[in-house]
Amino acid sequence: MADSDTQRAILLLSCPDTRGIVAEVSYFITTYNGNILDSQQHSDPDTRTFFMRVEWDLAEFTIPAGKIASAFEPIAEKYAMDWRIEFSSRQHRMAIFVSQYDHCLYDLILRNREGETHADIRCVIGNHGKMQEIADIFDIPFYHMKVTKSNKAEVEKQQLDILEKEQIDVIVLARYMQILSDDFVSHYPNQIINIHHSFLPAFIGAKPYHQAYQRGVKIIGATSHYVTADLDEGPIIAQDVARISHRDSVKNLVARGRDLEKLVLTRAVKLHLEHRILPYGNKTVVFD
Ligand SMILES: Nc1nc2c(c(=O)[nH]1)N[C@@H](CN(C=O)c1ccc(C(=O)N[C@@H](CCC(=O)O)C(=O)O)cc1)CN2
Repeated sequence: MADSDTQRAILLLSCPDTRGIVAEVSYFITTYNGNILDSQQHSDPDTRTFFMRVEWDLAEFTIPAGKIASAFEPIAEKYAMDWRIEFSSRQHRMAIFVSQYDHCLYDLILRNREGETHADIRCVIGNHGKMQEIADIFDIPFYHMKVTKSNKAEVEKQQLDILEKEQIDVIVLARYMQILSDDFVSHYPNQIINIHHSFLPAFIGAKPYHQAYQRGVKIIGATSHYVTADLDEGPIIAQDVARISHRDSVKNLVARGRDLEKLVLTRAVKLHLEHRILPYGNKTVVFD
């Protein structure tokens, strides 16, 4: 029986839907003595696209990790798959971007320290200096880079240099209040995770709680999504909501929203780190 320390392989694939894919993928794994621990699939009726995530224990797998992809290649070609293989032993290298709100930053760091998530948090980058003291508590390098309309391009270049130096492969915007340029985003496709403090697609852009209050809504929400050039319109990963009423002020909405934002962002980050998300177009298949 696999325990949490056993190295596991995760195969993620999408391809035109047809019969026999699950059987052939499972046969490939079991032929080489792999023990399948989790297997999920979805067939999208609109696009007739098949999606699959299968995870198996490598303890007695007879193909070395570095040669699994080449061994699987013929099956991938046969079904015209878009696919990748990940390993549980590879730890993500994470950068967290912040502005002036600390709740999501604290939550991400503490849950990672508790072992709820398993990332190597390499740095925090803030356009305000307020969060430096939090990064210092946890001995995480903090880069304060003030952003103005005139220096935004230069700051983004400096940010990209840091991300490259640190070999970052996942960026979390923990209430980071600067819109990233198309160029910046293009460097990290489906690798930048944002928490937007509304139930998208409602209230895109700045100050969604103020927008919700003015609209008189009875539910507020939080949405975590991959960041694209289109503000707050990237593939949605996770959402949650809370009921509110006419008795709630904007201040109440902000307070109620903080808990939602933390839970939704951590859920999305955990799903990403465990390779449970398959983006397609502007949607996602989430194998949770
Ligand atoms: N390219 C993208 N960048 C960012 C996204 C995104 O979806 N695509 N999400 C935002 C986060 N966000 C809402 O969740 C958001 C942040 C900031 C703004 C905004 O209008 N910012 C102003 C400056 C505000 C300030 O200086 O305090 C601006 O950039 O001109 C709207 C929505 C993160 N980035």
